[in-house]
Amino acid sequence: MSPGFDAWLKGARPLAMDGPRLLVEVPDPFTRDWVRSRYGSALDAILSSLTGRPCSVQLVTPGEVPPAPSVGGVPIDPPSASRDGVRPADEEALPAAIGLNPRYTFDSFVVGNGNRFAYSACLGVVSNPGGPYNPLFLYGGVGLGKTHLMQAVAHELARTRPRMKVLYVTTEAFTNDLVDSLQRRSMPEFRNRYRSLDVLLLDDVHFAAGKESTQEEFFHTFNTLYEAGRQIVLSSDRPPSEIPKLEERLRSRFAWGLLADIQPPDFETRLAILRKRCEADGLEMPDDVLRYVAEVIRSNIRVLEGALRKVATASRLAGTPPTLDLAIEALRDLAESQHRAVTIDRIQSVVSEHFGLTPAQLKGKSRARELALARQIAMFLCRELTQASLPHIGEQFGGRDHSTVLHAVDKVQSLARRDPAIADLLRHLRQRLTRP
Ligand SMILES: Nc1ncnc2c1ncn2[C@@H]1O[C@H](COP(=O)(O)OP(=O)(O)OP(=O)(O)O)[C@@H](O)[C@H]1O
Repeated sequence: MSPGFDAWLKGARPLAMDGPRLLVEVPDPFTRDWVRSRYGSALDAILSSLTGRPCSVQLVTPGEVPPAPSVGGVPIDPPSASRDGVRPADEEALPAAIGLNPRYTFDSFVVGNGNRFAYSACLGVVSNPGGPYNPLFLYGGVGLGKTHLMQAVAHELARTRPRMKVLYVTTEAFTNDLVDSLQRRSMPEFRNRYRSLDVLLLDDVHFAAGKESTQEEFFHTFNTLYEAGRQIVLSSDRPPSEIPKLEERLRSRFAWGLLADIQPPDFETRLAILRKRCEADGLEMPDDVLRYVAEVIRSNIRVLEGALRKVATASRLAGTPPTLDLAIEALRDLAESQHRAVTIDRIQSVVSEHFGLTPAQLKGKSRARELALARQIAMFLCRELTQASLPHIGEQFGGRDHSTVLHAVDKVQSLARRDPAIADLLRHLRQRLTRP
């Protein structure tokens, strides 16, 4: 283990062994999340090898009530005493899957232009499960909050409708459970587990692409639940029409209810997310540092949060308060890689190719409608995906004024909100530009 490991665990205090879990207290939420993300699996592995059975380390902060051990994505309640009131589908063991993250609630979710529609759709599901938004299909780029929203639905239903059988599960865990059940010849139990739910939240359905038995089994699960008026929530990194190797019958069913996309957050939303994280983790960060982080990381909230942690860690290790200079230094590599990843030239070439134009036309004077739209979309993507300033972007588009770029950004943003075709086009172009 690295010296960092010792430093982070210096203030840790074992509290109790609770079945297969060792409860360990750490000083604050920031340390808890950092240690959990960095060393969680290593700690579990060490504990398991010491005890000779599968065990896990549960990190808690002073006064925090440790969550009930979870399997299959829902807290398991003892048969008689329900903690959250959510029960697994039956008393059978559910598949080993990720548990609900206690942090993924509606309260901790920052609503902005890019995710407002998806957020409202999720609230709609909570207030009327099995209602008009069935199935609800959430889609959007990596790290934009799909899992967070789905788990927020599960948490909220657990709180408000404790008798409902709610299950959040990733498509990978569903597939593993299926394979396992086939091998153990326990398909009736498997089917009962999923088909008796009130609400099934299935994350990352694009994972089912090309997996025939997963699709077959899910098709029947879907039909049973849907016909019984049970709620299904699905998520994917793309809309159903773009998931490759997906059976037509599933593709069409996925689009029966409501499709809600999540767009990358704008600057204000990124800043609000950072402020909220600081508040939750008890971090003190000056405003110029937060603004800098929000400016550097533009299109993936997981990376945005990682950048914040990086600055906090750098300041902690240096023993100095987090200043703008420290943040610039700590994020130098990240800023460079973001900067390198997408250039104005590349955006111009991808967008012009998409519209059947040349980059010279994008930079030219013509105001023909199609051309103007392509130009505005290119400017919007330059603003979103590069660090370039408005005047610099204007400069690169035939010497236009910064206010022209600002107008383009606002216009494309509002078009994307009103017109799903534009939102889809942006997503498609973003994916082309940011895919490694
Ligand atoms: N609007 C938001 N407000 C606060 N935190 C957010 C928001 N959106 C995302 N996050 C945070 O960003 C991180 C990534 O979110 P999440 O895992 O839900 O993304 P995802 O879209 O499911 O990603 P993937 O495509 O990798 O599955 C999480 O820590 C989540 O809490």
